[in-house]
Amino acid sequence: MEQPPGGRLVSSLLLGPRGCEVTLEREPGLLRWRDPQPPRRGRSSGGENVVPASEIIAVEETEIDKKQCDSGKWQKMSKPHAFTVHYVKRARNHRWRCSEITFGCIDEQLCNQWIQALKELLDSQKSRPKQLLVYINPYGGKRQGKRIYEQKVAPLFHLASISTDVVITEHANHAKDNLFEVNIYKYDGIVCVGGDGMFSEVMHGLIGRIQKDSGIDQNNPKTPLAQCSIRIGIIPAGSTDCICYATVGIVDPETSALHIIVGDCQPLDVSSIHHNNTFLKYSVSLLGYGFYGDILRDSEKKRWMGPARYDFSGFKTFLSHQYYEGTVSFQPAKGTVGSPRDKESCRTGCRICRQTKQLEEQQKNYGLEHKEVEDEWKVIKGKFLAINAVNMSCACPRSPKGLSPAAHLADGSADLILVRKCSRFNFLRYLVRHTNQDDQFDFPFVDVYRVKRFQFMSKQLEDNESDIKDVGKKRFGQFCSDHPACCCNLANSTWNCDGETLDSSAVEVKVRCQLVKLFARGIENYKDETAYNSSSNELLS
Ligand SMILES: CCCCCCCCCCCCC/C=C/[C@@H](O)[C@H](CO)NC(=O)CCCCCCCCCCCCCCC
Ligand SMILES: Nc1ncnc2c1ncn2[C@@H]1O[C@H](COP(=O)(O)OP(=O)(O)OP(=O)(O)O)[C@@H](O)[C@H]1O
Ligand SMILES: [Ca+2]
Repeated sequence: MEQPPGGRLVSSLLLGPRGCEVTLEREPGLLRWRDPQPPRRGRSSGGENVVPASEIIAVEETEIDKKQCDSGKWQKMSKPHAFTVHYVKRARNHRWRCSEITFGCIDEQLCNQWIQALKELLDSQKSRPKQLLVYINPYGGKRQGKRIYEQKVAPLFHLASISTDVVITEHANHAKDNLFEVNIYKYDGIVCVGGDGMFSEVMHGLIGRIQKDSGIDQNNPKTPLAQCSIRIGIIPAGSTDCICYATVGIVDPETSALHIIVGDCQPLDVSSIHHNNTFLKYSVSLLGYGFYGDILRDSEKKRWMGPARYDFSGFKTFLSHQYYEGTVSFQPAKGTVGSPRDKESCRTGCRICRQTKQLEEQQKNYGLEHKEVEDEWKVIKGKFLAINAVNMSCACPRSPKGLSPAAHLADGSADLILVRKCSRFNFLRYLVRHTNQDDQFDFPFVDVYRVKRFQFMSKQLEDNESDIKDVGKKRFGQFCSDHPACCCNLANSTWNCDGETLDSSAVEVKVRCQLVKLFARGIENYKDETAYNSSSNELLS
């Protein structure tokens, strides 16, 4: 064994029946070994494995069974000692798996030295959570939340020595209310097991609690909000799971559990939604009026169908082809670097998110953060099939590129997509493009803007407000106010806010840059998407 002052530990250890050189570099923290392969003609030597310390899950002493002892170099040892390293291994499509490797040592002292060195390295990983508060929605998605947590997640948390307090929710808003009562500050993170709705509930609880403790009134739309440093982890067990998919790249409970264990951190923009100086809700994924609002309203009655309710209600809503009249006003996002028509999407360590945040901080330093109040508003009146505001791509298994493929997780802006009244056939063409490589914004009836703030008011409400004194007109609220006897469509839709319905159709929305943080890192860029390098976990920096 060699241990120079630089902090490198190099030993010849046993891997299966063969010897292999194993290196631990304390700085920058890398475990390396080369696969020993039986010397066969025409075969090159085994590949090198490199595991960064940040991706080691646990290390433990291992009992060697009799069968192993009787083979290869183990036979030469009087009393074999071994240790096992559990680490993250990347598989296809952004999937992470917990892999393990067992190294045999010539004596107990060497074995202990390796275990101690690896444990010290693990202890130096300061961003890892030690204590988590877990909320499980047993009724989300296919009602598998409890089983998924117990079978796939809890064993990994145990392996990583993470202690947990687990709450199985008994009713809607249980988690949200609970977050106002417990001592949240003793936890390094809050985990929700469920879908987007469950995440939304936990996020509302956490943001609300932090504002309450900071003395901030959420009803005031102008007040800056206090950021939440306690991270949220999502174990996907819902119907759409778009927040998980768009921040990790796959809906897979084991992958998400590993992102929590390694202590990943992905900031996330949150939109606050107000009406008449009353706080309504926060949104992180889709805030949709018209098509997605109607799908949600119809699908809520069919929760018993599970995730299939969205396809059923989607088909029904598509056939109804309802359009809505109203006015959308918005402030284009000036300070951001990207555009919704970019070809490049938001990935781990995204340059655009980073630069935009830097810009925002510079503005704060110059006292210019309120300058946006003076920025121009663009006003669009029209008949819309759908008005969608997304803070992230909204990629999900149904649509792997999402509603706005180039939207950013943490750039302080949202993409506002306006789908005007068009034929059923054209609307279908638009929808189908969410599932293939074609550009869904390349239609004359679709407009997309990157915005910091926007407002919407339905024509019905506008008419009611302007004719507030005309009691007669108010009674015909559901119909065209100009021609009460005609069949002009003035019905209201509802807003779909991350899978929950909003009570008001008129909204004022403001994006809050990086208000919350997730245990995620955004979607990773493999060097080669199809042939990722599984042995050395290679990624694009
Ligand atoms: C022909 C195929 C077209 C497929 C078009 C697929 C577009 C899918 C886009 C999904 C975007 C999801 C955005 C995320 C929203 C979440 O915050 C929210 C809470 O989980 N989920 C939903 O509201 C749940 C929303 C669920 C939406 C399902 C939409 C299904 C549309 C089906 C239209 C069928 C037309 C067929 C005509 C022959
Ligand atoms: N014990 C419970 N009983 C009934 N409803 C609950 C319970 N716990 C949580 N909820 C509510 O269930 C709603 C939906 O849950 P969840 O998001 O987990 O599943 P989903 O709607 O099937 O998935 P998605 O949101 O991804 O479409 C949440 O808004 C949450 O408030
Ligand atoms: Ca954003």
